[in-house]
Amino acid sequence: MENLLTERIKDHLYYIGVNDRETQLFENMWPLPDGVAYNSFLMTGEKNIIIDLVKVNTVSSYIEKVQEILKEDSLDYIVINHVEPDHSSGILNILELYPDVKLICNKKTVPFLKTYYGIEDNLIVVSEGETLELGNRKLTFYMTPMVHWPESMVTYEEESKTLFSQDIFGGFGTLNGAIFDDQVKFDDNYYSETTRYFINIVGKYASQALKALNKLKDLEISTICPVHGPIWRKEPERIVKLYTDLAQQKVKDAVLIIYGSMYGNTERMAEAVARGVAKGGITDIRIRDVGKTPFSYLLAEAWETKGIILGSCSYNNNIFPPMSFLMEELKQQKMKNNIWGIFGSYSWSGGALKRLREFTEGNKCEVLERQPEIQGAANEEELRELIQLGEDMARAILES
Ligand SMILES: Cc1cc2nc3c(=O)[nH]c(=O)nc-3n(C[C@H](O)[C@H](O)[C@H](O)COP(=O)(O)O)c2cc1C
Repeated sequence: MENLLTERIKDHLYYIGVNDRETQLFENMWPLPDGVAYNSFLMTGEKNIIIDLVKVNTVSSYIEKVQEILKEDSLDYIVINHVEPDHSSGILNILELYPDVKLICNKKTVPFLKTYYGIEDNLIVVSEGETLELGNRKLTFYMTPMVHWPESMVTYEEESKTLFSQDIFGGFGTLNGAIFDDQVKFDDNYYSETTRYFINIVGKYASQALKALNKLKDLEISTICPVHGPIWRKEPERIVKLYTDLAQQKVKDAVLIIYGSMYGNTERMAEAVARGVAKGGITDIRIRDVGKTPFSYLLAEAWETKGIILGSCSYNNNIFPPMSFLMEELKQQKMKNNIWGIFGSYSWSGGALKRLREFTEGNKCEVLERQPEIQGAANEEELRELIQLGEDMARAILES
């Protein structure tokens, strides 16, 4: 009978993932305007094997899908590539239905299964490069530590040349009827949600991501099954290239000015800086208000932009709190390819520019020397200096 809920990927392999349009913030932080898919896969044969599970809030529709394929058959194995709860928190519901199922994982996964779910039995522990023969299927496991949890690994089925890549090659956005790369308009509907996913979730582990990508590069891959976003069967090399470019933090000759302002004076300064950038010949300039733009988007834009200028007002002898939070997050991103500019505003004791200086001194990038600090509203001479800051940035980018 035709499958109504699930999709066949290959003869022996089914897509049994689910869409989550209910969760508004991924990890309760990152906006999900287009939702997110939790992809899961079921391999049938002499043994039935699930690869990666789903988040508990979607588990009832997930179970329907598992049962559509298995009917009265047993489930023999579940491969746990990554224990983050969006791929594992449905596990107790599945164990209720299939209490004898064996869980395949690596040694770093073992304590996680115990502490999250009290699971200690029926575990098969695999190590780097190990191949398991499960009935007529052969699976090989490769460790990808810190992409983006310590226990993360990927699973490869040589016969069908399918890579189950867990979070690697994933992106935000539900799968709306179509699940394959050749069925969707990736550039229009998934590109920016995939880059934001990488930068927000994997970005701070970019060097580990590059190591993982390097390890996987010799595998012959016809299909990539990540746990979020489309399944890559037509052009898997495309998502590999996108992830490689992102992991290398390729930046464009553009400038991002992020300001923190309560009453508009610092915003006016940001406008002057932007005029200088434009005069200097840069055509891609964006100005963002740190108080209004979710930091998820600011981090994503910063990752891909060579010139970043932060400007903030002072607040209680310190910096405007949303800017302080953004700096903390930016520090964690360990970005290497940017040029930074800073400016501050104050009324009495200051505070903002000092914090901005501490931030730029702590990272390894180039920092522009001109760092205006302006009391109250910028006067004519100060506006000129802000414009010069923008021109300095344009010059530094074009000469780099
Ligand atoms: C709640 C609050 C706290 C402030 N704390 C400081 C401060 O500690 N030191 C200082 O020099 N200015 C302080 N200011 C003044 C602002 O930094 C200053 O007015 C600045 O020009 C505001 O820029 P804006 O118009 O872009 O908001 C404070 C202002 C407010 C409203």
